[in-house]
Amino acid sequence: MRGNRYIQAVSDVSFDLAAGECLALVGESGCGKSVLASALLGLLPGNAQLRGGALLGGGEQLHDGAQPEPGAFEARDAVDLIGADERTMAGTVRGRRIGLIPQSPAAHLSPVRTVRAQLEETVRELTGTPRREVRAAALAAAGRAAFPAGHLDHYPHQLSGGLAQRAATALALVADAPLLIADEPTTGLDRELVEHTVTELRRHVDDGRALLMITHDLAAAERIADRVAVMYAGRVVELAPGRDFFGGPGPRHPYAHGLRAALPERDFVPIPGMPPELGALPAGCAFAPRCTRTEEACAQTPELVDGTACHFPLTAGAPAVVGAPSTAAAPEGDDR
Ligand SMILES: Nc1ncnc2c1ncn2[C@@H]1O[C@H](COP(=O)(O)OP(=O)(O)OP(=O)(O)O)[C@@H](O)[C@H]1O
Ligand code: NI
Repeated sequence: MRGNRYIQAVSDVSFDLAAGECLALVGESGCGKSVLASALLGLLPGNAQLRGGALLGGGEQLHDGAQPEPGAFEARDAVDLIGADERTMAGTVRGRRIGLIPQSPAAHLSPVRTVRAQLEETVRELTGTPRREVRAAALAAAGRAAFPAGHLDHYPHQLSGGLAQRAATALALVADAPLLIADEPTTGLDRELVEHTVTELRRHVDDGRALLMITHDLAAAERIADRVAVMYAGRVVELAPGRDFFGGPGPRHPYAHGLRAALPERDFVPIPGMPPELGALPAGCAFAPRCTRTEEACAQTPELVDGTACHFPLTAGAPAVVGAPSTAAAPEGDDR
């Protein structure tokens, strides 16, 4: 930030993701979802500071929060995404081991080449497709993302937002990378196309690959996710199996609860207030100013324990918590 100030866009995030599993990462605009994705891909701006580790591959398949055996990540093909150099990331990780459906597809497509040219190059570079079959393979890749063949010879500036989204999805699916990070992959798509994309992404998972799906679309998350992680102000506040989150017990963090309750098919009531500015976070639990359950203990930052970072998590069957907060109002001067 200006004046040599730093903000912590993502803090203390920890999760695992197995082959054949989809983790949906949800949360309001600005909570740190895309920064987390960029960190995993080595795509943060050069002045960003990173601490921690993110190990890709090398471990055995883990299920439901099982901890890796000591040494499991020392296998030869394991790579620490946070520590890896640019050569490793560019040469062996991006595109090959991690596919990305970027949040702003138009910004990621080359403006001076047609969609067909970009697809064909990606097929050539990332798959062993023989030369004479590249054209057909690129066409097939477009089809997977429902990108119409008639638009393949267009340049990115000639595409609508939805078409650019589908072009980016087609490019990301080409390599069948073991991990796919999809950052808002259904933005700008009509309902049938959302269905199509969700089905195609779920196929990626059912074929034994992993998917980190970043989305505002809780309905899409419900259809596709095995587990759900909810972020608030840079932290994961809830990490729960999809069936618990969307089904019976429901979310246990008051924020996650409010997010689900805001769905049209549920209460259709938004959480009052606004998320805090990351440069001016309240001490302790960042959600406390908007929460109806705030008490003294909330002045301390709660750790993620048992899937919930809250001092007073909801228990199954608890009454709704949406409504005007009982304590302080949302921070002023927030225009988002
Ligand atoms: N290069 C940067 N310099 C300073 N702040 C940044 C930078 N990149 C991101 N941020 C800030 O980090 C926070 C998290 O941004 P991020 O893009 O990850 O949010 P998000 O959860 O993906 O939101 P959205 O749903 O709108 O995409 C925001 O407050 C943003 O302003
Ligand atoms: Ni984002």
